[in-house]
Parts: sequence; C-alpha cells; structure tokens
Amino acid sequence: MRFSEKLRQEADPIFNAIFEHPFVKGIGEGNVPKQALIHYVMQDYEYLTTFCRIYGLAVSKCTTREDMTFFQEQIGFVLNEEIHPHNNFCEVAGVRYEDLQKAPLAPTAHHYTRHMMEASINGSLGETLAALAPCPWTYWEIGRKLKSEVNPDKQHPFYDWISFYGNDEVGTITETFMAKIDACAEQAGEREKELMLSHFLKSSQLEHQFWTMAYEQEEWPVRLQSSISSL
Ligand SMILES: Cc1ncc(CO)c(N)n1
Repeated sequence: MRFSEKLRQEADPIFNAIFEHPFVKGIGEGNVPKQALIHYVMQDYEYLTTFCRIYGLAVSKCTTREDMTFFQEQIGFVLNEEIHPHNNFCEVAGVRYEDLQKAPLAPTAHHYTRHMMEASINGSLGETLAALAPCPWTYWEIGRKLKSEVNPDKQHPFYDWISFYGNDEVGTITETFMAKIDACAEQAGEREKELMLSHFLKSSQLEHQFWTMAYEQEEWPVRLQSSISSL
C-alpha cells in the first residue's frame, strides 16, 4: 500500500466525522447559520494568510526546483483562487468580505497553524507535507462527496463553494501532495514515517475542530477591546 494511502486509512474515522459535521452537512443542505459562516470566513482568511507563510517555510525544505514550483503555485492558488469560496459564504451571510478581514486567530485556528509551523520549521520535507496535506485533502473529499450526493444546481446557495472544492483542480493538488509524500516516505526511516503519520492525524483532527470552532464561534475566554495581533 502507498504510504499516503496508509495515512488516509488511519485518518478514516476523522474524515468520516468531518463529513458528518453539522457545518459540512449544512453546506450540502444549503442551510448554515449566518454567524457560523461569518466566523468561518474571518478565521479562514487569517488561517490562509498564515498558510502562505507556512508554504514559505516549506520552500526552505526543498532541494529541487520542481518541489519549489509546486509550493509557489500553491501560494498563488490560496491568494488568487480561494477568495471565491469565501465570497460565496459572504454573499449568503449578506456581509462584505472586506469587513471580515483582520481578526485575531481564535484558539483552534492558532493551534492548527502553530502545529503546521512547528512541523515545517523543525521537520523534514516529508513531515512538512504530511502536516499540510489534510488541508486540501479533506476539502477535496468534502467537495467531491457533496457534488455527487447533492448534485447542486445554480440555485443552491453553496453551488460555488461545492463546485470549487469538488473540482478536479483540488483533486490534482491532493494527488500531487500524495505523490510527494510517497516519494519522501520511500527515503525516510521508521522514526520519520511515525512523525509523518502523527502530523497528518493531528492536522486532520484540527480540520474537524476548525469546523466546530466556526460553528460554535469559538473565541478566547476573555474578550479584549483591541485586536492588535492577527498573527
Ligand atoms: C481550515 C481550512 N482547511 C482547508 C482549507 C482548504 O484550502 C481551508 N480553506 N481552510
């Protein structure tokens, strides 16, 4: 079995819990509470900004131009393309995207980004890829599943979101992650492969927790007047 397939198999209970999450189910049913959509976009905007910085750390682990090009293209994808699903949520919630930018990261989003940063600063390229992969991978599977099960038409409020993540482009990104993870695993020792599995599972758990964070509008326990830091 490919190492990437083993990662996916070990994470199966987490992926299934994500498919059953009320936020994700709500996207399929065209019915997500407005405040959950707003909290999601506020947090995801900052999460994706941090993700680009993490891709920069990943570039520092690359020894080939091919790997560098992949991460460079991923930064372009986040900055130029992933604004579309955010806009879909904003339209449904009836808010302006510009008004949701510059929030401080809530605890779960902070935890998730720091986990990926730690793996990319201290780990190998394989560990970095394993920590980052659940990001496109879970969304690709959510998108593909909702596309086939709901088969939304243009009247569906989340038609754009489902079409975006169920699209082949996100599938190709996931497959590239898998191929690069497999190539790294072939060169890796047992300890490194254990760490790759551990990073992959933790990021998958944090993907699930990110949906809960948005659904329950998780905040820091003490609310402050100023929100100076979005880092
Ligand atoms: C938290 C999170 N995970 C994955 C994606 C998909 O890129 C996203 N936009 N946000």
